Amino acid sequence: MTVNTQPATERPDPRAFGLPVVEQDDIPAELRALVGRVHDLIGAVANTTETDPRTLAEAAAAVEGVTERLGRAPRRQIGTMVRRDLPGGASEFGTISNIVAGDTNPAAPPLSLVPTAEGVRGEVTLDTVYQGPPGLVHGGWIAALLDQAVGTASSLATSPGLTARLEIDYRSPTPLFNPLEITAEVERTERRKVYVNGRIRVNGEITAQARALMVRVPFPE
Ligand SMILES: CCCCCCCCCCCC(=O)SCCNC(=O)CCNC(=O)[C@H](O)C(C)(C)COP(=O)(O)OP(=O)(O)OC[C@H]1O[C@@H](n2cnc3c(N)ncnc32)[C@H](O)[C@@H]1OP(=O)(O)O
Repeated sequence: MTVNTQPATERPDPRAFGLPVVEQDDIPAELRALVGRVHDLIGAVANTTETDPRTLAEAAAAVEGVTERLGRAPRRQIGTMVRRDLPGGASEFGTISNIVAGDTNPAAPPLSLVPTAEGVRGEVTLDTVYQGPPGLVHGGWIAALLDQAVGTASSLATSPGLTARLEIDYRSPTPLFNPLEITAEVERTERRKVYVNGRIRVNGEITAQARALMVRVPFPE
């Protein structure tokens, strides 16, 4: 069984599905800054020990005001994609508000994955926003990070698909506030099925690993 690697030039364009595409370089720096500040806000709210009712009420009103102001502009179309340039001249498409890796999602860590000779690799450090057990990354988020990694590895090596099956082995606790190294690579393909492996390492030790089946989406001719 072989991996059917498609050159970047033959990759399907989401516009064929009626999905709008934003160039990554066209995302305003000010929007990126706003996403970062709201990301920080999520952490501040999740962890504040402030109890003064007036301070809390003022903060809520300020956030509500900003939300109302931003809400005056039309919302992005659901499914809006972003095109990113990859090292080596290739490019990839991702959902712009993807919860794991979206450029404009303040709730995303975000995880940035780059192609390697084997598959993909990324590094991310998670804070208490992603906490499950005390001091540890939530198991669902471990699965989410690995889902993103296996999906991206599959997409780049073949073509975009959906996760049909995802099996996670949680081998040891994955700590917060430590760099997580996330890697994934395609093992083999069978028709539309792409079998992918991934893992998270902390200080070189595997804390979680994934076996996934991605099913490639059939694209219009
Ligand atoms: C531009 C966009 C960018 C997209 C950018 C991508 C980045 C993604 C990163 C995040 C990934 C996600 O979160 S994805 C979101 C979570 N996943 C989902 O919502 C998927 C929900 N499931 C589905 O929609 C469907 O079940 C599919 C698409 C997976 C498969 O349906 P289908 O297309 O009708 O295909 P189907 O004929 O059933 O199956 C094809 C082959 O796969 C096998 N198969 C199917 N499911 C399974 C299974 N669970 N376990 C074993 N084998 C299975 C079948 O036996 C068959 O094998 P054979 O007969 O060939 O032997």
